[in-house]
Amino acid sequence: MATPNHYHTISLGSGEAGRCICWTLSSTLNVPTAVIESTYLCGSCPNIACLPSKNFVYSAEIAHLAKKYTATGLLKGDVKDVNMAAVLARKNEMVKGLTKMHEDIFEKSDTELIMGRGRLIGGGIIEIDLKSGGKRIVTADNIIICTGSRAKVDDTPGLKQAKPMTHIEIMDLHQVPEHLLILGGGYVGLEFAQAFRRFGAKVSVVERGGRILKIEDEDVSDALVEILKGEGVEFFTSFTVSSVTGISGRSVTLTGTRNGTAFELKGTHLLVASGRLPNTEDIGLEAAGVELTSTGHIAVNEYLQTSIPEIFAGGDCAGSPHFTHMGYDDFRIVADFLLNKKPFRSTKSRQVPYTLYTNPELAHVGLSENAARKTGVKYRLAKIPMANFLRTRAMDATHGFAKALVSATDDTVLGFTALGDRAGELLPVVQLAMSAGLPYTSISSLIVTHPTLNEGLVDLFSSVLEGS
Ligand SMILES: Cc1cc2nc3c(=O)[nH]c(=O)nc-3n(C[C@H](O)[C@H](O)[C@H](O)COP(=O)(O)OP(=O)(O)OC[C@H]3O[C@@H](n4cnc5c(N)ncnc54)[C@H](O)[C@@H]3O)c2cc1C
Ligand SMILES: NC(=O)c1ccc[n+]([C@@H]2O[C@H](COP(=O)([O-])OP(=O)(O)OC[C@H]3O[C@@H](n4cnc5c(N)ncnc54)[C@H](O)[C@@H]3O)[C@@H](O)[C@H]2O)c1
Repeated sequence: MATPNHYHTISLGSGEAGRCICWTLSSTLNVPTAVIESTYLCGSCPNIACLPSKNFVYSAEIAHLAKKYTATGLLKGDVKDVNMAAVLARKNEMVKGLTKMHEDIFEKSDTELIMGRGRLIGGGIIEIDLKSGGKRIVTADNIIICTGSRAKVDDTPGLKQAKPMTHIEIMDLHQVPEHLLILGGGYVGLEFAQAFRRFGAKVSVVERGGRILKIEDEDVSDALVEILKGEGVEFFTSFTVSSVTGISGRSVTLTGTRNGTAFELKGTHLLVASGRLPNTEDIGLEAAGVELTSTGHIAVNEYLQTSIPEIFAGGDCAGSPHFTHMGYDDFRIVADFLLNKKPFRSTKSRQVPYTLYTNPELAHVGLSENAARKTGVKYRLAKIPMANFLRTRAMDATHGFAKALVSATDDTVLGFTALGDRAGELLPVVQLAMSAGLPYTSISSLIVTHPTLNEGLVDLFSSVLEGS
């Protein structure tokens, strides 16, 4: 059968939202859909971002625990250096498995996968430079742009010439760097900082802001920084880098000012982890009449419709919070809209939970104390050490704390943050109470199995002062 050139829906990019929309529409409406992908089957998350980085984080945890318990005498013998070849092999094996899983899904679905770089040329038409060579033209009633984002390497003199690593190259390093410099103390920077420190590198995090993770409350970011410092990660905040010399992998020097004083930092390797740029250039947005925001993201309404109603955008390129689970929610929003499932889901007032996968993890949902103060929301605070989550005592993982903000005017939960071992696993219970508008007592009165980590939530919410 000849390949159809017209589709009900096409996703430009195989990111989370786009591919899930195509799979869903094909299976529910029995309509032809296609996904165009230039490079990574099913996007960044399984290939070069979330899952491989968490695989690294876990390898680093194994190394850390082995060293820790050899030192205490629990393990006998000598733990030698980390074998990076084995770390890479474990990660690559997982990525291979995920690729196979996604290939199988495409195989079983009625969604066509077209490998090549696509470009809108207007009127619902996409031109594709096929990976296999040659061009192909396809058309669609609906298009979803899901092209993601890439690491930002800014124009600091010498930075690009230093050939710094991004999250992609660092996860292919065959040796532990002697001294890893990390530009940016955000999510990517902190997860890799701890992992590479645990692999045995000297690690220095350079942050231009006055503190690490500035959107977090000070008690949270300060506690995390102290834990990471305790493992030997160095932090240089308020560091404005004005130039970079050398080449990453050999020797590299960052020069600039720190609190107004000239400052220089030398290392052997450089990782840039200073934010993301949306992949919205060279995809024909102008030709298609799709407008951008001032930050270069695709401008969308609450149903993720662009300035052209039949063209949608989801995930990082549309400026959704840069998390895979938000991309997944973008899928549900567009799918409901296209399937006319009312009331339509939308991006308005949606929860944005997140977990930073340092060890301990930092998990958060809803209002922080800073945000509550800024917006004048009155709250009651409950805060307990992670040591009160008794399971942490069995795992020598008592560091950190959990806190919850409960409305001062009713008993609803406004926000939750935990800096603790496996803290991300605590989020859904609190999220459910929040999204259902349940009082905090719906959590404190639960019977929770002992000693799970979630049991600690009973203790946390029991410590909320009663009444308004
Ligand atoms: C190191 C790292 C770790 C992360 N860890 C987490 C985590 O633990 N949890 C979490 O929730 N989030 C995490 N994130 C964020 C998360 O990876 C992103 O928010 C998410 O992958 C974005 O998904 P997306 O669908 O928008 O784009 P992507 O997954 O990037 O998909 C876009 C796809 O479009 C393709 N493409 C681009 N242009 C074209 C074109 N013209 N034609 C055809 N194809 C094209 C790209 O090749 C890509 O495959 C992490 C990010 C990084 C960098
Ligand atoms: N666990 C997770 O869910 C996870 C993990 C990794 C990434 N992500 C997502 O990916 C996004 C991007 O991560 P990221 O770490 O690249 O960005 P980020 O926005 O989280 O952090 C970037 C940091 O770099 C600093 N910075 C920027 N330019 C600088 C410069 N020239 N010199 C020094 N510091 C500089 C910023 O002040 C900021 O603190 C995150 O915001 C997050 O949404 C999520």
